[in-house]
Amino acid sequence: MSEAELRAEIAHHEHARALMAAMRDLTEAIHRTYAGDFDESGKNLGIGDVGSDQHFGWAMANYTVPRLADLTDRDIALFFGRIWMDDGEDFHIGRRHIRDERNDPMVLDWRAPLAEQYYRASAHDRRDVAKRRRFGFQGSRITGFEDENLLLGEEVASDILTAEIERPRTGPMRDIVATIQPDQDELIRRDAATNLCVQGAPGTGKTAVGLHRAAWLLYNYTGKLTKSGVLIVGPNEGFLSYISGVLPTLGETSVWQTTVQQLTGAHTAAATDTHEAALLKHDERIALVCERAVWGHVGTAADGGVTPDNGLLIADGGWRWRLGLTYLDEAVANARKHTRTYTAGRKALEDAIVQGVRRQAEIRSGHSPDAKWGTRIKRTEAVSGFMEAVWPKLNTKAVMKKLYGDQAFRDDATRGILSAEEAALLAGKPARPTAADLLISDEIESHLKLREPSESFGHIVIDEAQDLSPMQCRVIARRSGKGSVTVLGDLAQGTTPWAAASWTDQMRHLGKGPDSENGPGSGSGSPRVTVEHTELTTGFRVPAVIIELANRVLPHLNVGVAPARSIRSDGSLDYIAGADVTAGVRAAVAKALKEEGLVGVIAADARAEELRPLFEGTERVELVAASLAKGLEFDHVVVVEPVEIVEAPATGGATVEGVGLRHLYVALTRAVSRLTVVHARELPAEMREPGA
Ligand SMILES: Nc1ncnc2c1ncn2[C@@H]1O[C@H](COP(=O)(O)OP(=O)(O)OP(=O)(O)O)[C@@H](O)[C@H]1O
Repeated sequence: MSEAELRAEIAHHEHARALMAAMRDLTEAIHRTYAGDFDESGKNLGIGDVGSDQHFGWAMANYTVPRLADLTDRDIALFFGRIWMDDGEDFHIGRRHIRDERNDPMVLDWRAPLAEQYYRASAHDRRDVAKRRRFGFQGSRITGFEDENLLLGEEVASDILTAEIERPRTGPMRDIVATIQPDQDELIRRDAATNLCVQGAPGTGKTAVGLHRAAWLLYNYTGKLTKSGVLIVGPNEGFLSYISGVLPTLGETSVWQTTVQQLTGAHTAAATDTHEAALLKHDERIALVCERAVWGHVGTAADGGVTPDNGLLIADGGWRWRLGLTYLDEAVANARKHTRTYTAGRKALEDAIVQGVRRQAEIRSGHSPDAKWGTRIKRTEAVSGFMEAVWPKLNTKAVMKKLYGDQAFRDDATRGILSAEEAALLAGKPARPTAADLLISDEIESHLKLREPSESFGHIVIDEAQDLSPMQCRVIARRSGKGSVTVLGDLAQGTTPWAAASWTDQMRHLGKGPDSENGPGSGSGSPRVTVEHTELTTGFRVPAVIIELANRVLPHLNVGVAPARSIRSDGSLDYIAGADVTAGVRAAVAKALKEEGLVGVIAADARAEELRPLFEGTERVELVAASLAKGLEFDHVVVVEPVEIVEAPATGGATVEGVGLRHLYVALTRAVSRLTVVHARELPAEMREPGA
């Protein structure tokens, strides 16, 4: 690396920063001039209440506010790489497009098609790239670079990549745009229609891939996806706050990040289920029960008192109309066949009745009665009585109340689907719903009416998807519709009582199975959904010496997934054994604090509570219950009494076969650099070296 070249690169960076500052000044000036007319309190947003200036101001604010956020100088280098092409052109690759005074690109956005070459080119497959340069930076300062002359067949083991992977973690998750690896890039840049399912060992970058894919999709499918929206679904609020900064640093502030509990309002549920009731309510058979609980209300014309002899007699002023049993039965059958929801079906049946009467009226009077007449016919005693008996009006609350409170109704809805003992677990008062009750009411609601298009997303990224129950998957599927999904997870880290055993099943629950159609309204003959399944095994977080320990546990988890291979040869693993666990933990933390970065102490849930006061107020130390450690990472991890983690009951106090060992596997794979295992009791057999 020559000093002159480095100075030139620093000057290029300063120039780019100055141009970005100018772009920001210009946007600010536009904002002050026009958007100032719009009352930012939002009071003036109602269409019709505002003058044209305010409308224009509102439109401008919609443009300038996100753009100003995007142009914020974030104390991070604006580019991180450069490529020279065979045809002599060269490009700096960075976080956003920046053009110079002549409108030529100074920095190319990492999401632009050309940037793909930066990430994927290799000496074996150059993709027209002659040379690649990676920059080292500290904050917004370019500190150096390393070159790879691909024309000469050079393949450099990148110190910059190594430093980035090994850097101490000081807080929430950061983006990886500067060091995205080729196999990650391939997943990030799959087209918007592709449904991806990524099984990946711990630390293989699944979360990073999901977040960068969301940003890439929004950039490359702006029109379509800005309108329909991109949603990230994570396992819990702690995880969401851990990842919350990544998309904004990538310039995306419009992505909604949520948990499946928040989607149904279950995060505020006050009541709790017994373990058995929760298991049942998350089971996919409950979807069939919900379907029957709603559609079972639909009867036959005979249920409406119609006989072959009398038909349905409708009094209309001086007229008397009669609809026959066959016509009405056919109308009921057609309404069921051609409508997607119960409410739409009810309307279709009412309309068919009016249509039947209208035809008779037209024949008799020679002209067609108006819409008001139609409404009157619907309101006649005969028609409304018939409708109430054959296709009664329903709402979600009423169906829930009957399913939970009316044993005869529940028996009908569950017969042949649940055993009598299982059905009895549903008995209760849905007025104080548990989290699982809200899954059921969401399912019931879906039979009653279609979701608003605004509640559906163009793309959904689902992280830690192995932990979702079939009923939770269905909640997400209903918000996906015709959209595509990126599903990320690790079957070996499944710790809920309903964790997935197979990705094919999980994709089916998510509405992307081999028999799923391409969402509502796709019609028959539309292409079937396809899913690309892939597996990541290169670990970026956990050093080899630690992953080797976790990989001893893996075969005992009874999931057929490939173990992680770490690209890191640094890191350390040690053990503190002794009768006093608390003293061992203190010693381990004191030693860990001598190094840079965060320290995570992970213990069985009860033990974590006991240890919490020890480190209250201690900076850089976090105490984490083993059941909540998923998705997180720390420079130094102290795993406390592994055997307790294995034995600990799952949520709700119930023992779920094998869950403790999976919690241990998760705990052992949270360390970025160092792991200390503190124990008084013997280590679990699964952790010991084979043959030891
Ligand atoms: N290409 C990369 N360059 C630098 N760091 C990376 C890269 N890929 C992943 N990482 C880092 O590795 C760590 C693990 O990544 P991530 O959390 O996305 O993995 P994961 O597969 O979701 O893990 P887990 O299943 O354990 O939750 C993170 O700190 C992430 O920033």
